[in-house]
Amino acid sequence: MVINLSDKCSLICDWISEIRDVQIQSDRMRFRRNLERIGEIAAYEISRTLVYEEKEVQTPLGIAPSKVMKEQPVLATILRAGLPLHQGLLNYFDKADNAFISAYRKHNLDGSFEISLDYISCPELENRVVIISDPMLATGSSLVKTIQYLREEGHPREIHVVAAIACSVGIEYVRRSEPQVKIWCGDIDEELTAKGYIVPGLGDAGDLAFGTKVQM
Ligand SMILES: O=P(O)(O)OC[C@H]1O[C@H](OP(=O)(O)OP(=O)(O)O)[C@H](O)[C@@H]1O
Ligand SMILES: O=c1cc[nH]c(=O)[nH]1
Ligand SMILES: [Mg+2]
Repeated sequence: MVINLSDKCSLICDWISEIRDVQIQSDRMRFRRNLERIGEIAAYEISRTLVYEEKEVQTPLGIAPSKVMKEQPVLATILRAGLPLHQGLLNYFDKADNAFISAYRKHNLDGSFEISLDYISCPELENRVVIISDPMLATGSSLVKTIQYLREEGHPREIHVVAAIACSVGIEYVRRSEPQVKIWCGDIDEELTAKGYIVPGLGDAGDLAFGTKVQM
């Protein structure tokens, strides 16, 4: 299942427009905060699909029948560009457990790249709802590698992916490899360059959020 959060106009369209805009995206704090806000909206939308249980709450004046989330999700993010989006999800799912995965593109001299999966910190995943955040879903290879790893570590019951901008090529790859996964994206672009950049996309999300990195 793929949900494009821009299909119905809302504030998220403004924020997607700002993170794409070359003038506005150079304000690093605003770029990170916009990703965070997109994460907050995605958290709210995902929360509408989760399981709730009844609870009686003592107020100063009586007992209020309430509904509360039955279980906490695991919020997983792909370093480093995923951090602001992850923070947005965590702002709303504030009691969640968290996982951090360093899946990044290791570039070869000929311009090709492989996904390197190094550092991983992960809670128990058995029968849990996992929400993976990464602002850019380009070829989908970082995501598929991450999901395969998480499935080896445990047996999550449900996996959601949150991306600010997803490319239809990458979406198809994820759907073919992991048909059960639900993809929530801020917008969908059609084109991918030979180097795996989304067009029109927004550029390099990690660099825009945290600064240019040297290739190791
Ligand atoms: O769908 P894919 O083709 O796998 O590409 C998407 C990945 O590329 C970016 O990370 P990058 O390797 O630039 O690392 P960074 O977060 O350190 O910038 C992005 O944040 C995704 O993780
Ligand atoms: O367009 C892209 C593709 C991958 N990673 C990015 O940051 N941007
Ligand atoms: Mg990057």
